[in-house]
Amino acid sequence: MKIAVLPGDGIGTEIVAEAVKVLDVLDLKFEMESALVGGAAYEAHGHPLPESTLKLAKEADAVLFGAVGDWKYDKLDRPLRPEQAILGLRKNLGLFANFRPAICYEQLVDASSLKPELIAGLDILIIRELTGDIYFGQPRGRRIATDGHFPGAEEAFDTMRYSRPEIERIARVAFEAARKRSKRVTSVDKNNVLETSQLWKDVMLDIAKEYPDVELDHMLVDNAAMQLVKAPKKFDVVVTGNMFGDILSDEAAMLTGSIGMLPSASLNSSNQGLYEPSHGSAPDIAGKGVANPLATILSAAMMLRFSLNQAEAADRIESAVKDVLASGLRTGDIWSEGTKRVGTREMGDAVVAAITKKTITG
Ligand SMILES: NC(=O)c1ccc[n+]([C@@H]2O[C@H](COP(=O)([O-])OP(=O)(O)OC[C@H]3O[C@@H](n4cnc5c(N)ncnc54)[C@H](O)[C@@H]3O)[C@@H](O)[C@H]2O)c1
Ligand SMILES: CC(C)[C@H](C(=O)O)[C@@H](O)C(=O)O
Ligand SMILES: [Mg+2]
Repeated sequence: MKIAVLPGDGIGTEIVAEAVKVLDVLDLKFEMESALVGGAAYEAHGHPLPESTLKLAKEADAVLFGAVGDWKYDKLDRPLRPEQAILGLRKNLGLFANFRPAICYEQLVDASSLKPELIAGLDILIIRELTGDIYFGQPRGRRIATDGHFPGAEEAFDTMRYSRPEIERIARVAFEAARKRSKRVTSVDKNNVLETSQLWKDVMLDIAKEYPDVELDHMLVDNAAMQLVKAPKKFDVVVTGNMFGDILSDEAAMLTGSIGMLPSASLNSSNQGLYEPSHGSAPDIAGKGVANPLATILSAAMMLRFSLNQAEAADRIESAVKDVLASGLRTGDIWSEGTKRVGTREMGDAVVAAITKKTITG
């Protein structure tokens, strides 16, 4: 088994180092190989996703990814921007199904600004389509008016696009996931305005016929954004497109206490996967040693479960994370009165210690 380790930029390097430490202590038989990606790869090789990095990711059984990006690259041509690396990996590896579980650990109920009764026991699964939509639709671009066809001096455009097969396969992923949970799926779209969303809803209804045991409802995305903070526990599995899923998952992260708690798994049809926290490279706190590594550590647990057939090891990581939170250790983003503030490395060390202690005591 081989894991490609792509730390990337900003806090990416700090949090991935902690996840690697946790994987190392499990004493499992796999090889890890690192490569540059994002801004770091651009600096070294002139491209955010060098051929060698893509090759490593393709050949590996799983990819552990940190984050890419920095404001300093905002003026680069689009193909050279660090974020193109993660989009390129998703597209090239066919990672169409993105799982973003938003779980509020009981120890973190106080870390949220929402009322405890709204989030205590929260466990929802956002399933985001990851290789279609306005992210990849063509044509897209920017043009300067020369012939008076449009009133401004400039125009920019992106194309929101979905095909039936793309929606069918993510719908099946959502219904299958719901079968293992509460048997409820909420499909989120904007069909009152968008053609892509009307197709999305039509296809969801068609595929629902294959799953008579699962209940499907539909919600417009603006309402979903509101209901997520009003009554989040009414949701179970949420399935939505690439753009809406990006936004709703950051919102859902705040129901768990912090974006630093939201892991993710991006899978293709052969269960090869890329595992990354849902957050970005956080340039505002990069290099300070304060980032929360738990989303990345929990992503590594998802990797063990989904791509590496090591469910027991995944359980050990997740239970160690709960033990560490129960012991009162908190990075700044989840800190609350009466808990102990620690840095990125101390948090990683604490998870390692919790795993080793359990191994010793059985
Ligand atoms: N998959 C990815 O690689 C990915 C995801 C999102 C954003 N980005 C990129 O990251 C850069 C910064 O974007 P942004 O600031 O909008 O989003 P961000 O997620 O990096 O940060 C948003 C806020 O959350 C905080 N935060 C994020 N992760 C944290 C953690 N683990 N612990 C504590 N606090 C944390 C940050 O300090 C910041 O205040 C941009 O270049 C963006 O494109 C990359
Ligand atoms: C960095 C960016 C391309 C990415 C996305 O929009 O998918 C990020 O926000 C995410 O949520 O993984
Ligand atoms: Mg995002």
